[in-house]
This record gives sequence, C-alpha cells and structure tokens, in this order.
Amino acid sequence: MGARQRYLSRRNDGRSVWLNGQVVHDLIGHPAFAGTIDTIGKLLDLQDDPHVGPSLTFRSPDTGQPVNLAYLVPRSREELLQKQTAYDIWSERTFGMMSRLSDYSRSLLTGWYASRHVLGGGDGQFAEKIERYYRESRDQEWFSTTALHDPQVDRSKRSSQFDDPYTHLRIVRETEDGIVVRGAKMIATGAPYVDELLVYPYHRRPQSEERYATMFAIPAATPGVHIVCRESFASAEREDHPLSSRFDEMDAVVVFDDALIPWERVFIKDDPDAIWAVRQDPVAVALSQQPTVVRLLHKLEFVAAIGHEMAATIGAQHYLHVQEKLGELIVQVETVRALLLAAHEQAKPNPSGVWLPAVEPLTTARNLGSRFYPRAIEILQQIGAGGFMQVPSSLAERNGPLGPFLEKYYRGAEADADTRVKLFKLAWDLIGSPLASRHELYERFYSGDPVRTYASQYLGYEKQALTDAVWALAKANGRGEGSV
Ligand SMILES: Cc1cc2nc3c(=O)[nH]c(=O)nc-3n(C[C@H](O)[C@H](O)[C@H](O)COP(=O)(O)OP(=O)(O)OC[C@H]3O[C@@H](n4cnc5c(N)ncnc54)[C@H](O)[C@@H]3O)c2cc1C
Repeated sequence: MGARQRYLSRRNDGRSVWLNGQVVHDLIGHPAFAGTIDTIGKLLDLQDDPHVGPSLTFRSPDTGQPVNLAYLVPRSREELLQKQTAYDIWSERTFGMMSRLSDYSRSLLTGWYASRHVLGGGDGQFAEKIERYYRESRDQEWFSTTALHDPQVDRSKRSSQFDDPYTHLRIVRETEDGIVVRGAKMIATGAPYVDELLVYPYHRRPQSEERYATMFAIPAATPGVHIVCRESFASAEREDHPLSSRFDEMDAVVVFDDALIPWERVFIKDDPDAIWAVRQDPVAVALSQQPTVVRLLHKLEFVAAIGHEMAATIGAQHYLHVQEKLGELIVQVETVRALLLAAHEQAKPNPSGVWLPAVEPLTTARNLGSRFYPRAIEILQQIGAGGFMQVPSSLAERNGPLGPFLEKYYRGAEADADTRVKLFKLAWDLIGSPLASRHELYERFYSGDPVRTYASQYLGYEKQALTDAVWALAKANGRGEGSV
C-alpha cells in the first residue's frame, strides 16, 4: 500500500467531526474535505515517486522503511538542509497555502524526542513516553496538529476564575487507565483529517493552576472528543476557485467531553514549569520554525508572482507607483529568503550534537510575516482594483450566448479574455474569497498574538551586544576613548 492509501485508510475511523450541525461520516467524499484530502494524497504520492521520494524521506532506523524527513533528528548541516529541501517540495507544490501538512507538529515532536532526557515532570516518565510516541508517530507517519489555546470566552479571567471550572481544559478525575478531561481547545487547524491531536497550554500557567497544566496526545477519533468545524470555505469549482477547491485546511475547536486519555499518552501532568520548559525547548523551537518559514517564503513568492502577472496583464506595470509596490513584494520575498539562508548559515550543533538552525533569523521572519502578508494582500488589491470584479460569475459563461462580449471586454493588454479572467479569479481566491480572509487572519495570528510575539522577541534578545557601544560613546571622557 502506498503512502496515500495508508493515509486514506485511516480517515473514516469514526471520529466525531461536526459541520453544519451534523457529524461527517465520510470525510473523503464530503465536499468540504474532498479537495484538501486529494491535495494531501498527491503530496503523499510524491513520497512514493522514485525521483522525488528520496528528497522527502529517510530510512526509519526501526523499520528500514522510508519515513518523512520532518522526523529526522539532524546530526549534520547537510541533514538540516535535507529537511529544508523536503519542506520546500511540499510548500512549493501548495504555494505555501497549506500550513498543517504536519511538518510543524512533527518537528515539535522530533525536538521533544531529541531533548527528552532534559524535559518532563516529576514522575520521570517523559523520556520513555515521548520516545515511544515519537517512534510510533514516525513509523506510522501520523499526521498531527496542535490544539493549545483556551476558548476565547473571557480573556480577563484566569482558568480557575470561571464559575464552571471546566471552561478551559482540565482534569476531571484520574483512573487506573488514565486521566479524564473536560473543556475545549482552539484553534486546531486540520483537525478533521489528521491522525493525532497534540494538546497542552500555550501560555505559561501559574503554579496555582496546575490542574490546567497537562500535556498529552490522542487520536482524533478518541471517544468524547468532538471536532467542531468552522464554516467550510471549500469549493467544488476548480477553475473558478483554484485555491478554495484545493487548500481549505479547515479550522476547528476541539471539545473534550470527559475524554479518557490513557496514561501512556499523558506526557506531563499538573506541572506548569515542566510544560513551560517543553514550550521553550530550544531544539523543538528551532526545528519547528524551519518549516514555517520555508512555507512563508513560498507563499510570499506566490503573491509576488500574481502581483507581477496581474500588472502585466492589464498594462499597469509601466506606472512608477505600481513598480514601487511590486518592488515591495520582491523585498518581502528576498528578506525572508535571506533570513532563511542566515538561519542555515549560522546553524550549529547543540551540546548533544543535534544541528539547529539559528533561531533569531527564523523568529524575525515569522514576526515579519505577520505584517508582510496583510500588506502584500493590500498591494494586490491596489494593483487589481476593479479588475477583480470584471470577471463573469463562472468561467463556463465564456461558452454561453455572451461569449463574444466576454472575449472583447474581459481581455487584457496582451492576454485574451480566458487568460485574464483565469488569472483574476485566482487572484481573487487569494485576496477576496472567504478562504483568502482566513489566510490573512492566519498569517497575522497563527504563531501567536503578534503584539506578544514581537514583545517576546525583544525581551529574549541579547541586547548587550547592541548597548555596549552606546555606553562606551556616552561615557567617553573627551579624549576620544570609546569613539572614533
Ligand atoms: C486561522 C488560524 C489558525 C490557527 N491554527 C492554530 C492551530 O493549528 N493550533 C493552535 O494551537 N492554534 C492555532 N491558532 C491560534 C493562534 O495561535 C491564536 O489565534 C493566537 O495565538 C492568538 O490567540 P487568540 O486567538 O486566543 O487571541 P486572544 O488572546 O484572545 O487575543 C484577542 C485580542 O486581545 C488581546 N489580548 C488578549 N490577551 C492579552 C494579553 N494577556 N496581553 C495583551 N493582549 C492581549 C490580543 O492582543 C488581541 O488583540 C490559529 C489561529 C488562526 C486565526
């Protein structure tokens, strides 16, 4: 069985996925999921392709079978680059539009596995449990996603301050078999069609809230776990909506209705400090940021390419301000490319010999991404202007009675109507469709509230390297010491 078939065979496993008030029994055949699952299937086919597969996989030391490179613990600069190339291939094929191909969560898991002997709570079982889970996940090639945030009920309250103590996810009781949990987590992108959910709190908990500080992983089909989807933005019209028909990853809230989490899947229990150490683990942080920045780069390249083609199609590329805006898109692309390069150039092994990309350039790229992307979408709007509305409701209309009018009035400077309309429909799917709005929101928030991620970069930055020179100048004694 190939990688696609193995993945598909696990999809209709009785999980409780809710859409429009109903449980979706056949995910693969459902219009909200079929296009995205087909896209994932095509990416998995590449793993079995004799030419591309070796760039996406490495041999599992346990089974000898090829498994996804996101699971590789890199022991050299070359292996780090190998991983980056694998992320490149999937991101390029999906134009950076798919963020939950599991590269991110697989990299987190790989990082925790690499750091397993220095992480974990007082029970001392983290290393053993995470090792077993990592090996199983790697060899079964599980897809996974994270569900880390508390539901946005009242952000002024701590978890323990709600009248209902199970508003945020909390342990209800402990049994011989495991812990029983109740509450909800948001937002789990891709939850309907992944194998596994990784669950733990994103923000640091005080010691007084230890009952809310537990880390576990469970199959998406666990009894008592409900995956509650937002409205679907998927389309069945591939020509009219080339992105929405292929790349709606779906976002969901996960409701835990007294779900039993077996002990072997409870990695940390009631331990805010141990969870915070996991959140900050340098290996997991560095390895997981690599795929997200690779994906961002491909997405910005895609936006820049569409901007350039739109301007050329309507003959607007000659105007200085349009050139300036297109230049801004190129600056975005080249900035992120340079940061990725810098992260790789400055890569180093940690004391255990695990090679890590430099985190500062990756964090900078991720922070910039939350501002670059909304600006890039704004630029496309400014270039395309009313042209986004100068499209027929359906491409099929070119064959109808108004076909000759469309041919005449919907054409471009050097493009026939078919070409111009297809390009503008693609661009609209990127900037104006429901999926497009979701993507803008995603880029602003996916890696955390940008207000706090920028502040956190500032707080964690090694500032003395900057300030020493300032004080040397300010305190110079007039004889030229500390200055030129
Ligand atoms: C499309 C999309 C996909 C996502 N996918 C995932 C996923 O797969 N897995 C996952 O775990 N998460 C995911 N997220 C969640 C994402 O990480 C959060 O949205 C992000 O961290 C911001 O948190 P929040 O949405 O709870 O915003 P809130 O924290 O509720 O913030 C709302 C507003 O209040 C302000 N605010 C609230 N609290 C504070 C505070 N303490 N200090 C300062 N300002 C504050 C914020 O600045 C903001 O303006 C996704 C989000 C989006 C939009």
